[in-house]
Amino acid sequence: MRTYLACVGTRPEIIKIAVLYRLLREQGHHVQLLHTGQHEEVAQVLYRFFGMPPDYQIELPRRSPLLGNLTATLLERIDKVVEEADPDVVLVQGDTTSAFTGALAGYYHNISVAHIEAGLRTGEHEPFPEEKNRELIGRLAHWHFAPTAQAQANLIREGIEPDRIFMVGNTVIDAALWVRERISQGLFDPRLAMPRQLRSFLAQYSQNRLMLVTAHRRENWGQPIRDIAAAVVKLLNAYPELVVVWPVHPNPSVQDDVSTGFAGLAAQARSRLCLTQPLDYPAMIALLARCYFSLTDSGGIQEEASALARPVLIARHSTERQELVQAGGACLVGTDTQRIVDEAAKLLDDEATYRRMQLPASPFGDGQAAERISKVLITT
Ligand SMILES: CC(=O)N[C@@H]1[C@@H](OP(=O)(O)OP(=O)(O)OC[C@H]2O[C@@H](n3ccc(=O)[nH]c3=O)[C@H](O)[C@@H]2O)O[C@H](CO)[C@@H](O)[C@@H]1O
Repeated sequence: MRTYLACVGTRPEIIKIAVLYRLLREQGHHVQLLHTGQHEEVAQVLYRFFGMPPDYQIELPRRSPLLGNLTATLLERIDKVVEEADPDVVLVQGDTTSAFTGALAGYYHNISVAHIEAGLRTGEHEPFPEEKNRELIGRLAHWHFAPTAQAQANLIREGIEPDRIFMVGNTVIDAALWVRERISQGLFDPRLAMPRQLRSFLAQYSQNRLMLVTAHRRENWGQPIRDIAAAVVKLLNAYPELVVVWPVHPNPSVQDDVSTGFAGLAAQARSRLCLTQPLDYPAMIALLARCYFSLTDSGGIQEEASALARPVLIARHSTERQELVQAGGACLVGTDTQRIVDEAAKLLDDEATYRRMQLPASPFGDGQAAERISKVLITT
């Protein structure tokens, strides 16, 4: 039986590794968890929620704006953990600096690396530095777990041996469905995971159509986020029954942009806007299930929304998730205020357009990705 070290540190990585981690352990495998410390504020709550206490934790020094510092520090510290844990396999997910340095440390120790969510590409400079991280992990990994046929094709085009690539779906769908099932079984009440202000907002506006907004990507910091906020202002003014919930990312630059964007909003419209702190995962899934549609630059939210049949307006100029746009479940609207308003208006005004964007099944998977990954890891 192989031993595993899962190396994760950001919110989406933790969510996207959780079901696989639990499954491998349930099957009796020795799986250790390394928390790299990248998203310290939200990580510990997620580890508790999914029942996955880290075996190793890196405490990153105070945030440095230089990516070179982060990369060097993580590589040095992850390398020590890999040496001590001495696993047979290093598991990494996605495209963060934690994932890249985890893969590199595994490679340095001659340990096979499994890359979950392999093969996503925009083919552009953005997202920076994630696009390059993904490519580099592609050069280092032994197993490449691609979520879709397009991701698989991207890897083949880059010369990865086809028999090392496995199309399994995205593990984020496993996580979202796992949470939704537990909510419906009454195993926990997502309202308890919501800030009080959000709970009373949802109770007050229980019959209204709700737009869920998030924006955090580096390329959207500054004017683009202010433009997204301007679109929300216009929509609140134009649709007196529309309500908006925006969990604001903790990054200070994002917080400033959001509050500047809503500075002049009139009181009546302001009362239908709930700016809230980042939500715990079950609260986020419950809110996605409750919303009418979502406007977001988040990759994970696009994927989850598609599994919950919620249309998505993608507030980015390029996407590595073309599958959703091609299937008709999302529209790439960028961050231009008027474009966002126009596309949102189509969803709000035209029932047929709205129904067309509610997909019967997600192009990102069926909730069985972790099961497929574990089979490959055990048998090949
Ligand atoms: C360039 C790019 O697209 N890269 C992506 C990026 O991930 P992202 O854009 O999906 O990141 P976020 O939006 O931060 O996280 C999303 C998750 O967080 C949950 N959530 C969100 C707000 C909240 O208030 N409470 C929550 O619980 C939400 O439901 C979802 O599950 O990096 C990942 C790691 O490498 C990659 O995999 C992924 O390709």
